[in-house]
Amino acid sequence: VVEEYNEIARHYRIKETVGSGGFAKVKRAVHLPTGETVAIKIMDKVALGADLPRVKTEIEAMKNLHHHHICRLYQVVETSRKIFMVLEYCSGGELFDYIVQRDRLSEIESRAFFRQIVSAVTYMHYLGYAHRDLKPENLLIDDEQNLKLIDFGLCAKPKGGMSDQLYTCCGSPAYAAPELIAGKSYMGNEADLWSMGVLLYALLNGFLPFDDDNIGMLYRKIKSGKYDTPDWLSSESLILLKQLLQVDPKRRITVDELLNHVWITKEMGVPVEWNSKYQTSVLDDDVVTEMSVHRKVSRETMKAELEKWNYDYLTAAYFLLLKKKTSGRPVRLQMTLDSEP
Ligand SMILES: O=C(Nc1ccc2c(c1)CCNCC2)c1ccc(-c2cn[nH]c2)cc1OCc1ccccc1
Repeated sequence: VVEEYNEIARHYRIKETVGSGGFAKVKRAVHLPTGETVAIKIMDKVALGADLPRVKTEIEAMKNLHHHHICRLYQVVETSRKIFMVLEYCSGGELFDYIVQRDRLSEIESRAFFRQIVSAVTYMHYLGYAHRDLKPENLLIDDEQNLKLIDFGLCAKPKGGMSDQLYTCCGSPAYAAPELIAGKSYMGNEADLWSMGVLLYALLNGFLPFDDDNIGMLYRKIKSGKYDTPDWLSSESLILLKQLLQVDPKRRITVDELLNHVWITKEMGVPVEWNSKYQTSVLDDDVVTEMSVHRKVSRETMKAELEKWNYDYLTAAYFLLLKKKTSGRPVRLQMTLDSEP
């Protein structure tokens, strides 16, 4: 099994396991050339079985999604038996656990988190992607209380824009829109808005709007669109929930209406900024300089190599050096990078 880890072990010091889910294990690791901490998601291709295409979908989507509220993919290493995804480290764990530990969040804290979710989902929709599995388990918290959206294995990038998509995947029923569970064709972005309504309800209440151990009963509750309204909910919260949890997708609020909704802007004064803070079209000069000097190649050669975006050790070194620069740390590579062939 050692040879499976060689490629990864060359640039990373692998540390403890921080979590293990269905077919993946997540370990903390240190990127040796920059000293940055990352998370490495390790999957066994045999164990993945029929789920392998879902991982490929996730990797292709993450290569195109560069946003400060979407978990960053730095590098992908595939060996004969394993797939390693080097990802942004999110030491705060899942939003799900954060809510459970606090019972429920205040309206102010819910608003701070929900604005970040709106930012990430609007960005995805503008790029033509629907997430299709929005839930608190798929929102991680980094060490600065920022939310990072994960799990793009079910996301859809319909060819003709947000065209109809038949519901082919097993998202999480409690968050699924009525039109999804009715098996009708549906619009990915409209279904995401419903899931965001369920998410907002979970933030504000600490439990789900539609819940039942019996799947048939759960579906009936979702299709009814009826949910409890505890007395701690403000009237503005109730209005927004009503607009998101609209059974008829054509009457449901749209992301454009959401960006400057009165509840969203309350006490914040400004609408949600959904554009990415990351600049990926132009390579950063300082980082290119450090890498070309370190690799003893010209800047042009290094730029040409980086613009292939192979998600190899060069892509990882670039993103992690850039992260160091934006957080004010020196843009320096240690000697190990040039042990490359
Ligand atoms: O960095 C990640 N997780 C993570 C790292 C450190 C710590 C925690 C969590 C919380 C548990 N206490 C130790 C601190 C981390 C990064 C990316 C991804 C990821 C990106 N696409 N897919 C997965 C998953 C991650 O994890 C999953 C997880 C692990 C433990 C619990 C809750 C969640």
